[in-house]
Amino acid sequence: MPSNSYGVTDEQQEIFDYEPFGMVITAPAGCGKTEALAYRAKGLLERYDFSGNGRRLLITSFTNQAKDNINERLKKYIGVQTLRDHVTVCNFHGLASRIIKAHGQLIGIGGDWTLANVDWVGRELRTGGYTRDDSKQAGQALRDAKLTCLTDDDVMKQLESIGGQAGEIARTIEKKRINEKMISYDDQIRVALWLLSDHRVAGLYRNHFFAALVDEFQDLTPQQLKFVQTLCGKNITFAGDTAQSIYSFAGADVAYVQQEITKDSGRQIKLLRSFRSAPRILNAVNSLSPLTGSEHLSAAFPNRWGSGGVVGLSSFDDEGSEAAWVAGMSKSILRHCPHQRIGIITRLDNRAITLKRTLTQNNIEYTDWKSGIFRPEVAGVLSDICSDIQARTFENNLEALQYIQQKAATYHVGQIEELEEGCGWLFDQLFQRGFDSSKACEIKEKITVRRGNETIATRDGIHCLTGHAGKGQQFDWVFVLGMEDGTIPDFRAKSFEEKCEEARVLSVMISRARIGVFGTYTKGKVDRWGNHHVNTPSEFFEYLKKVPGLLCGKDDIVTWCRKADWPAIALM
Ligand SMILES: Nc1ncnc2c1ncn2[C@@H]1O[C@H](COP(=O)(O)OP(=O)(O)OP(=O)(O)O)[C@@H](O)[C@H]1O
Repeated sequence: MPSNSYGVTDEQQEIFDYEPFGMVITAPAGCGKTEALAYRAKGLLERYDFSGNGRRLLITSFTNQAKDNINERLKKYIGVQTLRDHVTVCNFHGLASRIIKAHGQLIGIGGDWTLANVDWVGRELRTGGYTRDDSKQAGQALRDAKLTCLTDDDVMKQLESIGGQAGEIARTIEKKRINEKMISYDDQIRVALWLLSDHRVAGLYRNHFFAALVDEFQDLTPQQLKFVQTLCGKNITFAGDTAQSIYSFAGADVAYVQQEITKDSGRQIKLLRSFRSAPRILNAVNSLSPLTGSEHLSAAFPNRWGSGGVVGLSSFDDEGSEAAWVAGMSKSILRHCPHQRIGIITRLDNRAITLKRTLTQNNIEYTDWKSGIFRPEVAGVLSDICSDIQARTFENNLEALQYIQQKAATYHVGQIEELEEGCGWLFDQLFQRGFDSSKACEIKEKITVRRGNETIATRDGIHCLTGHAGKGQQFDWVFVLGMEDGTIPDFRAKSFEEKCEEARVLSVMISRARIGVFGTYTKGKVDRWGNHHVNTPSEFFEYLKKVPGLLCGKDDIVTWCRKADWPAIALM
């Protein structure tokens, strides 16, 4: 049973009880998919006869934050010991990199190859001096080839069919990668699948995992789907929501994936009532459904939210006054409700620069999801490496990366996957600073250490993140910053389908909130050359304006806050 006062729903119980391993769970935001997956894990583990066979349940996630999220729930249902003994929670790249390390020799990938959790191709494109268009096309060509081919030869053959400068650039980068013996982030799943095409390797993993649970199926690329199906066949429970598909730019293909998984699954279950959000927030999410395609959401317990939660929109002259207001409001909410969580969410990281500066200047503590947030032991290793780097110079990117990885390998930490990702993060930070080792101190300051047993999913206070990083997460309050045309929808979204994906990003941001959402936009901005630009509010305002009870303007929002029953809100 979920450890909440409401108990499990009939649908969640059915998900727990369903004995065959394959099933599909669909539900809009906050309706308890992830909770149901964790509960199903308990059911599967209780029924499975391990009898010393050492087999495990595989649970995949996309990010570390999502991993924390599912881990927290699993601990609640099955306890830490069973989690450790019988479950592997892992992101796709982490799993792929384990397979490559264990079996890479079979295709000539030995210990002298560098396996990097970094976007090698992106970096080569940015530093190669290519035009923006050529670089964009070459990046796309490489991405397409690596999402569809298996072997290096096939990748090269596909690139050879691409004419012009873009084809030339793509081939140069791919040849360089092979010469430098590099398996970069975007090669990992392809190479793992290449290895798994050997039936001996595939057999080992099929024997190791008896079933899998896959959350957020709408974000899978066909390649990721093939990967998990190769590992677990039809023994997979998928959970997801097509109205939250926001990764098509990275190759996710929701229509294909949905068709494939429903074809094979024995049972499909839909959840339709939100446990997470107050009715007013659900009204805001529903208002976007003509664009997102979401089913109508209603609150599972409409009476538990006092006056029904709050949704407000407000404009500001510029980013400075917007940031000052959001910082003040956040501080005031936390004064009333010190243990609640506030997510300040932007479409892209750079829209939060002024806000983060304002929080820092006012000594308001916040967790920056762009910084590295690591368990103490991993943070310690990365800090040591930063101190060490300060006294070094690197000939090239590869040397810096290899140095970081070799240094990290001399430490014995339990969280190997987190340390590997930490090395990738450190390399990225150095890259952004042009490999200037004298800036290592600055990087060290960006390493955030987790307090005690907390994870990003449980940490109180203010969090700054993007809509994409916020996937699957939950906050008591959400500020959606920068609701201007060009910011959300992003200026690159031109077609109707691209605009719909932007609306889904906005819907994901809003639906992270439990109690209140405040959207802000600025009337103007000054660019880095000092020119003043007039902003227009996001075109999605047309939909949000229809939300019943919407508060318009900061005066209305402040009045609401003055009258609110904060002692009751603090207990929600
Ligand atoms: N039966 C239930 N009773 C009460 N609360 C529940 C129940 N099931 C789930 N919840 C709570 O509802 C919230 C949302 O659940 P969950 O995160 O599983 O939804 P989700 O469908 O995965 O959302 P999203 O798609 O936005 O990630 C969580 O706080 C969870 O603990």
